[in-house]
Amino acid sequence: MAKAIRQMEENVHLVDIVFELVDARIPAASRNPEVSRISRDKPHLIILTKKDLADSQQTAAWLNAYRAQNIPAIAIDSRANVTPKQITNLALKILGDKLAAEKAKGLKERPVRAMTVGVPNVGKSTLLNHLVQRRAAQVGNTPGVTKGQQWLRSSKHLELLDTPGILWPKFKDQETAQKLALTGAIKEKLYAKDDVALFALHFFRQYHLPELEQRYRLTAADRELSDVDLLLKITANLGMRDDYERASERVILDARRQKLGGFTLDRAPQKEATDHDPEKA
Ligand SMILES: Nc1nc2c(ncn2[C@@H]2O[C@H](COP(=O)(O)OP(=O)(O)OP(=O)(O)O)[C@@H](O)[C@H]2O)c(=O)[nH]1
Repeated sequence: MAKAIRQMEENVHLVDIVFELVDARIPAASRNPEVSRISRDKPHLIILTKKDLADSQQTAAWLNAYRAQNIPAIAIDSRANVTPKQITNLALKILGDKLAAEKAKGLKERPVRAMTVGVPNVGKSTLLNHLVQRRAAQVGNTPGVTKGQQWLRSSKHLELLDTPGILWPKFKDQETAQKLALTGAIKEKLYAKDDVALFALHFFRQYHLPELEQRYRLTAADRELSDVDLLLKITANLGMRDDYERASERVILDARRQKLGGFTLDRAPQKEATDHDPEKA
């Protein structure tokens, strides 16, 4: 991780814009404070990835919140709906003044250079492969597949610097770590599955109770149980006797595979909480 951060620090001056990929299910927890620190002088485009796995109402609310703060942002399903033109045009729009100034000085037209950053497994390689329209970056369903940095050419308008996923050395708090673990940004051996499953159950009880009850054949009476007792009940209902570790793993995988519905762990800021709401102006 230290090497990845150093590489980013060394190269940030080479780019015009930072494409900051954040997981649409955890738009707050997957924003890396190190990335903000290193690239604070550069324009940013926030790209919410995996929107197909998130709660669509929450994603819309997050996009509204970014808009209200004049932060350029877009939500994508990297596997389906990304067109290189869409992202390129956004980058060109964000950098419009800078490019116009260069043109006015008589400088030759050149591609925009973008650095893509994000936590492990957020979908950087998948997006990059779309943007360059070939399999240039390695994709894998485990965190840490991308190892080094590489420049990729999307078109004559856009060049991209791929970077390995960066997690930060100390998580802000335990909850951030649970969110990153549940969505797959942290290597499996680094977290306790039962802790993450309990965190998931607590969340799904609050926001997706019908899906949870249906998936694990729970009844209204089970609503009174503590989270720990609920996990034990689910373990029994899954026919796993008292193997709550295995049941925990199942809950985590079910959540990731959308068996409990699209979900967003970080709730979007409430509309009234945003100071510069253009709709009110
Ligand atoms: N459902 C869904 N899956 C996605 C999306 N984007 C990427 N994935 C999947 O997420 C997993 C990780 O994607 P990668 O592109 O390898 O992620 P990465 O950020 O390059 O990962 P590192 O190499 O760890 O930095 C893969 O299984 C992808 O197929 C998306 O928008 N929706």
